[in-house]
Amino acid sequence: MRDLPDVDDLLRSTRVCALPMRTKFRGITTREVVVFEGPAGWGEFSPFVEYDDVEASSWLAAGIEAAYLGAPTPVRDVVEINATVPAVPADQVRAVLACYPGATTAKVKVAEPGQSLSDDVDRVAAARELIPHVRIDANAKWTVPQAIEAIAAIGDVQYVEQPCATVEELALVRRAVSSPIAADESIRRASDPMRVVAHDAADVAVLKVAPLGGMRAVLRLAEQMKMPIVVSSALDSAVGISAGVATAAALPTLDLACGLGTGALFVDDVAPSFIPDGGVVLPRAVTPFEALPLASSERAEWWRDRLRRCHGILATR
Ligand SMILES: O=C(O)CCC(=O)C1=CC=C[C@@H](O)[C@@H]1C(=O)O
Ligand SMILES: [Mg+2]
Repeated sequence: MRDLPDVDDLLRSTRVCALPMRTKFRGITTREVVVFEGPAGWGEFSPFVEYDDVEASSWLAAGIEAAYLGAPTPVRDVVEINATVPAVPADQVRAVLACYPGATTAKVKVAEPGQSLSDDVDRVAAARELIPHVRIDANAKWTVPQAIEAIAAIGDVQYVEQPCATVEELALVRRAVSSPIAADESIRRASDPMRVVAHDAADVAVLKVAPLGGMRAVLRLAEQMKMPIVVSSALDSAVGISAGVATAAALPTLDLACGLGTGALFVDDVAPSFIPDGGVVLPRAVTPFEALPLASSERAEWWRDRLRRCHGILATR
């Protein structure tokens, strides 16, 4: 990677934080994140703990870009966000939506392991009664026949995010249902995100700054993909969300609400969370609090080692 800062430079300001969450999301109730400071501000390194070092190193590249280069030039002052509804019981949907004041779009998680299709139908129906636009996210958990059955049972939605695991399956589902299909994992975890375009597998691209290697990488990919973009969080702290909001604010065209309101899922954050007001958040730089919810010294050492290894990978790129 060009202009890679020295690893000791990164480690000098590194803080390893453990952020408690309001509800279980992605199977976790505490989100660990690393933040560090560079000449342009703060950056985040928070790849999910199960990711290997090669995948995690893109997240480090994104944090370094934020801290050493800063945000791209914005073309808009506000970014509309969607409410993110975890796989909660239907009677809790109202309380979740209340955490996203003014949001007119909700993304509802479906296909949660251990739950049934009727749980999904009920949760989505509850959201539909309360908010104008509803999209769903299956996180690649359905087979093609399951996706077709579930989408028919759930009814029309704004889009279905990542119904199945592969690009080929997304393309099959897309041809079989009337709701639009969005690709997330097929872009952020793929060796070639453009396969989604080549296979005509999606109507919408969900792009996440940290897994895709940074704000400018997302802007370049958005330009190549030539389809509507949704910038979404990677369950980042306020530092990572700041990079997501800056990216969304710099996109030449943005017609859909972005998944950048996930600060509402945290009890504690490293800086004031991006909580929507009137359904939008404003681009801003973020400086972490003096007193941070620090992780244990064991976990801090684990993260510092991981950062060192990922830095080593970036040094070879
Ligand atoms: O898009 C949103 O509304 C919020 C972000 C979000 O849903 C996710 C963030 C990070 C990891 C994922 O499991 C999840 C997603 O799949 O989109
Ligand atoms: Mg998703």
